[in-house]
Amino acid sequence: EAGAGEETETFKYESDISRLRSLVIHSLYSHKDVFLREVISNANDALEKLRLTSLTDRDVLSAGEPNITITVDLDEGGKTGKLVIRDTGIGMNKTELARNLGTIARSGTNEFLKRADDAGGADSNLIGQFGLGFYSCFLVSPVVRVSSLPPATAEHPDPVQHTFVSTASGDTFEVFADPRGNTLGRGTEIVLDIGDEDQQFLSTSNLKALIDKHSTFSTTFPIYIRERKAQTPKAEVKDEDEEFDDVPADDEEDEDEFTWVRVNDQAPIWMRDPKSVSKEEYIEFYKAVAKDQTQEPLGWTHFKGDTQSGVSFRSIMFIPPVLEKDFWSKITSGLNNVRLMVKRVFITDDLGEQYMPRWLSFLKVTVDADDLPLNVSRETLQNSRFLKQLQRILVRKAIDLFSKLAADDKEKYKQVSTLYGNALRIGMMESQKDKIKIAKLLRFESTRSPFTSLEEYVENRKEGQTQIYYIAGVGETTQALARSPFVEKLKARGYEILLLNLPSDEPMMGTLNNFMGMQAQDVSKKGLKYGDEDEDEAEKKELAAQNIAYAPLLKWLKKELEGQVSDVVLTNRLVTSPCTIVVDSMGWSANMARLMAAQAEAENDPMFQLMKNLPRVLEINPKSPLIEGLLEKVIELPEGSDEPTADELEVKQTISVLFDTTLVRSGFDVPDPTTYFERVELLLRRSLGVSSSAKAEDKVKPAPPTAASPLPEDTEHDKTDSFLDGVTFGATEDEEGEKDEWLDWNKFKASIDDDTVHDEL
Ligand SMILES: Nc1ncnc2c1ncn2[C@@H]1O[C@H](COP(=O)(O)OP(=O)(O)OP(=O)(O)O)[C@@H](O)[C@H]1O
Repeated sequence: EAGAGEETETFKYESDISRLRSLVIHSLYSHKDVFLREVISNANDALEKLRLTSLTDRDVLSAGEPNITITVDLDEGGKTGKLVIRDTGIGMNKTELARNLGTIARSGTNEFLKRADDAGGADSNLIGQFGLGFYSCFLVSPVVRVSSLPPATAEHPDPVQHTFVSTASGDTFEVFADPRGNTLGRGTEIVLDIGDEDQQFLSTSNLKALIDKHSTFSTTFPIYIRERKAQTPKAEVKDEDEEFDDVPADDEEDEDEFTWVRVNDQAPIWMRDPKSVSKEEYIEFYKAVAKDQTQEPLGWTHFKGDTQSGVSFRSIMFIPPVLEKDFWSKITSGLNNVRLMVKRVFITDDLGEQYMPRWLSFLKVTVDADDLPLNVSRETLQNSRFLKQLQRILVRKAIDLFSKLAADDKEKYKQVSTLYGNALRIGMMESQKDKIKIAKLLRFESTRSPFTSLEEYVENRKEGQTQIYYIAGVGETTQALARSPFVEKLKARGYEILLLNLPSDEPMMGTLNNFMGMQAQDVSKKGLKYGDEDEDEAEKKELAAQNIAYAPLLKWLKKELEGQVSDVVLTNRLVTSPCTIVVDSMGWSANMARLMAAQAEAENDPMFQLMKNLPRVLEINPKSPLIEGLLEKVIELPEGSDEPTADELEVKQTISVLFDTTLVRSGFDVPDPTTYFERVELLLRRSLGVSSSAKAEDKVKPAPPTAASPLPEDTEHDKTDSFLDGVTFGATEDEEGEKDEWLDWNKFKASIDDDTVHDEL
């Protein structure tokens, strides 16, 4: 690298950087103190990088203890001065200074600018989410100087200290070889000019309080602050001297008056006894690990444990209050939410793809293990028994944490359910071992309660009831589900029905074949039992009698609907509806068929075709006046005539409309909506006494001739296009760019292949 003789190089900021700086400066004006947190967090990162490098190259550590130091140098008058934050971390060479501090390297920044533009400005909330690090220095200093020196390595044995200088408003910055030479030994120094309006950042006691509040958790490296020693007689003499303008010029003499005080001298929070840690401390710690100052966690657990392989560890686990943006799409690439430390030293937050099972990958976990060798490579680590055993323990602790929250704080748990309900459902499907435990964590709306659990359902079951009744309809309101013909009799009889409208609900329920001795039953499918059928001899006899009486209608319907349903039967599951369509217990409900059809590759899948075409049965309600009327009409029809009579045609039309309407009401698609509507229109005409052949007046104004001139430029168009940019709902995407919810067909199919559903098949 070039040395002292080298010229100052002036760089132009990327235009977005200028925007970013001014946005940060303007929107954080009342939260100036964030700069300290950001600078310390960067220093910590630099020290961690150094430590990682030192695992393969011990020499990089030669220039002294890894630490962070803070120095205040007051100007004459004591109201203004310089605040210097120094770390002995990995440092930056000239190129890195220019690149890291002068360009947008972070993917989040563009997104941030876009969101800030959309919102008409950034608020501290938004900034909290993105953490706009280094630029916050300009909040307190009109000029920022960063000097940096990377450690000497075999490759670069003689690094040169460089300095970056920028003003808050200019659109250029300079980088040059530091004229002072290599003063740092190693690392980075940030010098801020603090004006008298920001005096509080020159007071060491105030700085200590700020670090205490925001940064004690962000770093385990020691932070020292330089403090003036308690006043000694010598110092008093000095003060007198100052009256004669004898400002000490000699640094060494000056240093005598000061001492370094460690700021973060408390043991890190996870090493402490949970009883000694306050709620506020946990919340502050969460903010530090989540790098988000604006939100509080929904819950946490703090525990210590030993793995079977004999490694003891301590851990704190948090449930975040928000689901990370893109959570469901990021989930496959790993979220770096488990921070592993060994004896207080950060090792890695990359434990490999899906270290935590994906349904728990949102948890923010800190683990500090006691006896792992410090220099384990990531590969060895990932295969270690410790990590495998630890994973099992973390999953168990997470389930305990959810259970405890559910028991202790219902309101909080409602938030958890809303936010993580889908994740828990996936967990239940994917985890054989913890299936029942996770099932107990799920909450549902039911016809009895807006927020209930399966355990409560079981408690409230009726005598003889062995099935957990549910109806599923993705995206439908629970009110609509509660009005479905499938639930009317159960509801009328006083049974509780779960009303499910999440995409994961139906596949999840499909795997629940034994919950505390009860079995989940889709009320739109065959197989529903009340449990008191045996007692109801009278009802059975009545149905047998009705079967004889209704035989002509059943025969007619079977012939008429051949190919569309596999059977037509009388039912007692309905109260007021005339009929309904039911699928076999192993077939898909209308809800599931819709979900599956939304999977791009489903149509070509033989499994899909098989499931989709499983028999549907039309069930008719003998007590419905409409069905009674239909029976009478059918009986009155003359038998065996070749040409269908007008009456016969009318019955055929009525049946056709009734059937299609039932399809719709039962949640299926009508195969030919146009014909369906034509038939409905015929019926309407008849009821109004309008001729069935009368035509609408069909004079139509023709379109004008083909346009000759081109269209004006359409500037609005781009905007609407960009509306969907960055919006992702999940992993799959079909050709039109429509994104489906995350339900993964292959996964689901695999789940069908396993024992649970096979039982039924
Ligand atoms: N003290 C430092 N030592 C070494 N490199 C640093 C230091 N401070 C900043 N950098 C470099 O400058 C880059 C930009 O810093 P900045 O604080 O703006 O963003 P960040 O730390 O990457 O992101 P965020 O603040 O959102 O976590 C850092 O990624 C790092 O490479």
